[in-house]
Amino acid sequence: MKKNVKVQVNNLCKSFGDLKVIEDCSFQIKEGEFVCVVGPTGCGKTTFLNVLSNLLEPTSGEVLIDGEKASPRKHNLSFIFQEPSSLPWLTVEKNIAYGLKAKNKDKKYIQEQTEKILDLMGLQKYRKAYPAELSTSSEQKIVIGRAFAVNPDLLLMDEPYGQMDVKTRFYLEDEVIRMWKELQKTIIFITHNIEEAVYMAERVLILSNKPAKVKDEVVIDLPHPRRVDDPRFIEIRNYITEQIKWW
Ligand SMILES: Nc1ncnc2c1ncn2[C@@H]1O[C@H](COP(=O)(O)OP(=O)(O)OP(=O)(O)O)[C@@H](O)[C@H]1O
Repeated sequence: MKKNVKVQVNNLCKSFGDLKVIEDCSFQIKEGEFVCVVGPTGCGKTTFLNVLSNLLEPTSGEVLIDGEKASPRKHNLSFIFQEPSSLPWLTVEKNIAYGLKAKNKDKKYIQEQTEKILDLMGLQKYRKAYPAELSTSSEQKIVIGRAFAVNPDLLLMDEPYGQMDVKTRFYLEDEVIRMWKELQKTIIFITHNIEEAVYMAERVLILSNKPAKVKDEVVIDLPHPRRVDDPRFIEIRNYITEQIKWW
């Protein structure tokens, strides 16, 4: 079945004064697609996300979500950042419900959605606990659950697992993939870790050094769960590395 275009980016440019950070980026993301964007440190990834979500106005060009100019007021955007972002003063269940309450959803919907996410994330047994009482990976699961709970048009992830040890990183990546498959949300995941991008995404956009342009895109035609020692995985990872080894 042909999927609708969810995000359409046309000739996007962003400068701060004379500093060009993003130059003429154009691409499409389909509804329910999982796209990783890889780019070097300081190339403008955060600016890229901020312009995509229209937290920053583009200098020129446009970002459309479902055919309309992207806007945090109109569209339901969820973010997961590198910094720990569970709310330490709220229990697990209240963390999950937080975004729904902020969006003034009705009580019954909030309850149903919170239960569904607690079940999906395997967090029922911790529902009355506070984030500080949990392990790092369980705490991160709260953040993933909260991001999916609001039923986002677009989930934007900015290097969320860059600082994690390898085991925790793979575990959380698998959790994100599982939730994405279950709830079929559209995800843009930014990382400088090529292995992470090839492990997770259906498609990888490769940004150039600043000013960031989309230098290439690679479709990852491997089923999940992926094996990092699969010859095709290694071939794709090596290809992307070749594109960017001058970083
Ligand atoms: N509000 C701003 N005003 C002026 N310059 C800015 C502003 N925001 C970002 N920049 C500049 O834009 C460039 C890209 O910054 P940005 O934070 O988007 O990069 P990044 O790829 O996210 O960095 P990192 O990999 O370190 O997270 C940097 O040179 C930064 O100094």
